[in-house]
Amino acid sequence: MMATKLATRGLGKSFQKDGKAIEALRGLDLDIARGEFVSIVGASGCGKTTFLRLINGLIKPTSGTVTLDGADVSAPGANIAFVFQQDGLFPWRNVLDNTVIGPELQRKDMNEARRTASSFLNLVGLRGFEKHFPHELSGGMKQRVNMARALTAGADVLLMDEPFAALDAQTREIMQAELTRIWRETGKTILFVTHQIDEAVFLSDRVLVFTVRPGRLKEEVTIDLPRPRELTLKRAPQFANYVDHIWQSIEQEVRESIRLETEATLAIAKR
Ligand SMILES: Nc1ncnc2c1ncn2[C@@H]1O[C@H](COP(=O)(O)OP(=O)(O)OP(=O)(O)O)[C@@H](O)[C@H]1O
Repeated sequence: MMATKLATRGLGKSFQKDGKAIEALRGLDLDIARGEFVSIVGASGCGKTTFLRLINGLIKPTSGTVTLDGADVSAPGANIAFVFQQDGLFPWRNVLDNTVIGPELQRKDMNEARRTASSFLNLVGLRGFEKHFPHELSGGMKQRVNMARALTAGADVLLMDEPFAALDAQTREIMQAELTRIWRETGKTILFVTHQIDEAVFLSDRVLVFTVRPGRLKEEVTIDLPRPRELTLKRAPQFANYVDHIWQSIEQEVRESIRLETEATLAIAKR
């Protein structure tokens, strides 16, 4: 049994909007092991992003708890880092200066931080690009910088919110393979939100399927496929079985979410 890195108990979140409460998440009891790769899938609006924001303490739960290594998470800290879609870089800073932002904010020794950043830039495949600016990089390269930045910040948990959504299909596949390599080499714990089921299956040890709002855990699927994984794995029958199974699990949820959205749009149109 692997040690628990992150745990949630009875985790719930409601937002106030126009005087009404919107319940985004309800009663999540989850244990994430140290070094585990876990993906979260579910219909649009089921609370995936809210879940990640609760995990790193950006927002406070309405009910329940989040613990990291057994201690309550109450505010963002250096040991949990977000990796967003590609536009998270400062355009006026070169790659190296974008990568060292974490230690800079923590007022760490900057010579050491630059050395750490260089080694992580090397790890993500960007050796020689330290002095380049974001506008000189492709979408995939920007995402590599985002990953190097999270690693340089010293995080041992990475929260990735649809990080590859803005990339073209081929670059996205390459980045999936790269991420499995980086994860293997660093041993980080990763929570990864995606709409693409094959991406979740390819990357993960476990896929969590959320219900429509309020998001609850509908099903968790352990992905028992061998590692290290190559992209050719996507053509294996067992891979397709996992994708089919997860799609069936969320299909009902997606249909329900579309119905709710349509109802809400019609209600606004009738006002
Ligand atoms: N700050 C907020 N104020 C009010 N409502 C919010 C707020 N943040 C999220 N919500 C609502 O909570 C629900 C869950 O949102 P969230 O962004 O977590 O979903 P998601 O699963 O990440 O969606 P998507 O897949 O479309 O990115 C949605 O109905 C959303 O409108």
